This record gives sequence, C-alpha cells and structure tokens, in this order.
Amino acid sequence: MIGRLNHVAIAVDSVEKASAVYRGALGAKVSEPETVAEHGVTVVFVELPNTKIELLEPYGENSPIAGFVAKNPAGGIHHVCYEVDDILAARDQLKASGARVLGDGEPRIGAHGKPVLFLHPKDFCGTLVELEQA
Ligand SMILES: CC[C@H](C(=O)O)C(=O)SCCNC(=O)CCNC(=O)[C@H](O)C(C)(C)COP(=O)(O)OP(=O)(O)OC[C@H]1O[C@@H](n2cnc3c(N)ncnc32)[C@H](O)[C@@H]1OP(=O)(O)O
Ligand SMILES: [Co+2]
Repeated sequence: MIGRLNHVAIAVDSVEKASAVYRGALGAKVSEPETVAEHGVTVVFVELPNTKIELLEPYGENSPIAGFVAKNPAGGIHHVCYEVDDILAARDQLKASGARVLGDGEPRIGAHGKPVLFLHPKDFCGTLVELEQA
C-alpha cells in the first residue's frame, strides 16, 4: 500500500525562526510561508534530494497542531507522509482493518494540491501518519 516518503513534518511555534535554522545552520533551500487555512497551519517546505521536510506553525483558533506545539514548545516531529496510489482504496482497506481515519474520513486537498488523509497515531506506532495521493 504505502509508497514513497513524501515528507516528514516538524511542528514549531514559528516557521520563520525554524526556516532561519534550516537556511542558516543547515544551508537548506526553504520555501516561503504559505497559510493553508483549511488545515489550520502555515507551512514551509525544506527541499531535500530525496524527500521534503514540512515545517508547520499553528494557524487560526482551532489549529489541530496547537496542542502539540503547546506540549513541545521547542518543536517536534509531528507526522510522516507516505504516498499511496489510490487514497480511497487505501482508506477503505485501513478502515476495514480497524484503523482510525481522522476527521470525516474524506480526503482533503493538502499543501501539494493532492488529496490527503490522516491516521490516528495510536494505531501506527505512536506516529501520526498522513497519506497523500501519489
Ligand atoms: C497543509 C496540509 C499539510 C500537508 O502535508 O498537506 C499537513 O500535513 S496539515 C497537518 C496538520 N493537520 C493534522 O495534523 C490533522 C490530523 N491531526 C489531528 O487530527 C490531531 O493532531 C490529532 C487528533 C492527531 C491530535 O490532536 P490533539 O493533539 O488535539 O489531541 P490529543 O492531545 O487528545 O492527542 C491524543 C493522543 O495522541 C497523541 N498525539 C497527538 N498528536 C500527536 C502526533 N503528532 N504524533 C504522535 N502522537 C500524537 C497525544 O499525545 C495523545 O496521546 P496520549 O497518550 O493520550 O497523551
Ligand atoms: Co503533512
């Protein structure tokens, strides 16, 4: 089912500060901030040769990552995103196996313009998993 690692997400209180760390100390190429209101985040991408790092900052009153950032003020790895060939088939197979698909279970367009879903961390080794349609 899962294919390529699309990105690893790090949640922080400031994508501006985190971008400076990645550009400065780590010499990385970092995109400009983009607010994705429907997901309650502001995001920047660190482009790597073999995958991406997604730096996330809470946006709005009900950001789903506000709790995580409050618990991890220095930041922390928030989720991993795997690509799947058919996100609806993957969802149905996972639900049939008893995994919890977060939200209403319908894929929504993510930061790359592709449908995404999230799986509960407690069902996947304590790791929040995002699936993105390849
Ligand atoms: C622009 C889109 C972009 C993209 O790539 O396209 C994105 O990735 S958007 C990313 C932001 N959106 C989401 O994360 C949506 C899915 N996430 C959620 O619905 C919540 O974050 C949720 C339900 C995973 C956790 O919400 P919350 O922290 O408010 O709930 P709890 O505090 O009750 O946590 C329950 C339980 O889970 C543990 N937890 C929470 N977050 C994580 C995490 N990121 N990784 C691992 N574990 C996590 C938390 O510690 C609680 O465990 P407990 O043992 O009960 O303390
Ligand atoms: Co993501």
